[in-house]
Amino acid sequence: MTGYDPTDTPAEERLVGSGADREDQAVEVALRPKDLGEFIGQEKVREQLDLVLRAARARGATADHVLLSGAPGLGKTTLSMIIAAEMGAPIRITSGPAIQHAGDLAAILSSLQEGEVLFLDEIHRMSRPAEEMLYMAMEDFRVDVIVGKGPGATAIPLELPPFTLVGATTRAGLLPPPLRDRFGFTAHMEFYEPHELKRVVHRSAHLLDVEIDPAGAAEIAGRSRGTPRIANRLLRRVRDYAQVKADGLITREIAGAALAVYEVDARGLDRLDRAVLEALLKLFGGGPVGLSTLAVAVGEERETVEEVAEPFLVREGLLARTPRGRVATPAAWAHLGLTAPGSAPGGAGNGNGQQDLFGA
Ligand SMILES: Nc1ncnc2c1ncn2[C@@H]1O[C@H](COP(=O)(O)OP(=O)(O)OP(=O)(O)O)[C@@H](O)[C@H]1O
Repeated sequence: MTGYDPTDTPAEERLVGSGADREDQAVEVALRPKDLGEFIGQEKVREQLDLVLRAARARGATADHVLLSGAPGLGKTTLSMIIAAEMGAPIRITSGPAIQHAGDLAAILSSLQEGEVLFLDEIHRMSRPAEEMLYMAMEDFRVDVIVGKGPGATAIPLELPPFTLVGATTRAGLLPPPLRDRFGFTAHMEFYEPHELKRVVHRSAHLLDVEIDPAGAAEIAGRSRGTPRIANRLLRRVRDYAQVKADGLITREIAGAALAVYEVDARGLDRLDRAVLEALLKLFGGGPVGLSTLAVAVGEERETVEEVAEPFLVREGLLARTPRGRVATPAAWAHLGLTAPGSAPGGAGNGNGQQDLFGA
């Protein structure tokens, strides 16, 4: 079997999970780049945003609404704070799930100051009535507040000061077109290259007063799944190890040894990722195998395998989702140091005829 005990680490608390935990939130405040110059990578987005903000400043106007899309931990919140800082404006932070009624949104919008930046995280999760109120607010800086109920209800128009909405979403495709179209500038944040993450690690190490050499930073960067938040989190765990087991300096060896303790491998896969791959290779000969069968084999929920492990495995080219089921790529065999079985059709263990026992 795979040796993975799912009760050990809840999926959302994984060291390589890209959501923010409580410790992250505290440290992230200290590590956030404060202006566009400090923001590493995302060259195109930075260049375009710089133009948008400079032009608005030169006109003495409020910046256009901005939509940022991309995976968690890539810097959307950071960028929204930078937009406010560059515009010399205050920022209000809220999220789609926090705005369930149009009245919640009306209360926020009506208390904004002129030029203020409103950061709306997970904008795709707002309720429909709030979304519709937002259309008008974004376009005309006006909302209709409904007073009363039923036939006696009246709409009272309320003028708003000009503001900049910065919407963030992990799934731009989920936004209704009328909402998407009201953003003057839309940017998609890509995963970071290892050399960019290396700069993130160096910068954070400096701010946290941690000693690290270039090879140590490269080692952490290479295991960070293209995500600055993960790079910062791995850096903190490696720092702990370097303090306890060595003299505090992070070298390649120290980083490697520390991350081995936390079971984050050279490519950034953790135990769950490897358990999925191992099951796919060792139990099902590389697939195709149905998602449900694979999930049962690793003792996890279907959703956990599909939403937590697979996106990274697919992105890394280790696993493919096909109409017939999950299939391991040659890179997956190589990564686990296993040899792919010969191509003999129907041969024992090649798994090509595997059925999904529980339906895909
Ligand atoms: N380009 C960057 N340069 C340096 N550090 C960065 C960069 N992008 C993000 N970070 C760091 O990564 C951490 C996570 O960033 P942030 O909270 O902005 O991500 P996010 O995309 O808003 O994530 P989520 O959608 O999960 O809230 C922060 O500590 C920030 O300091």
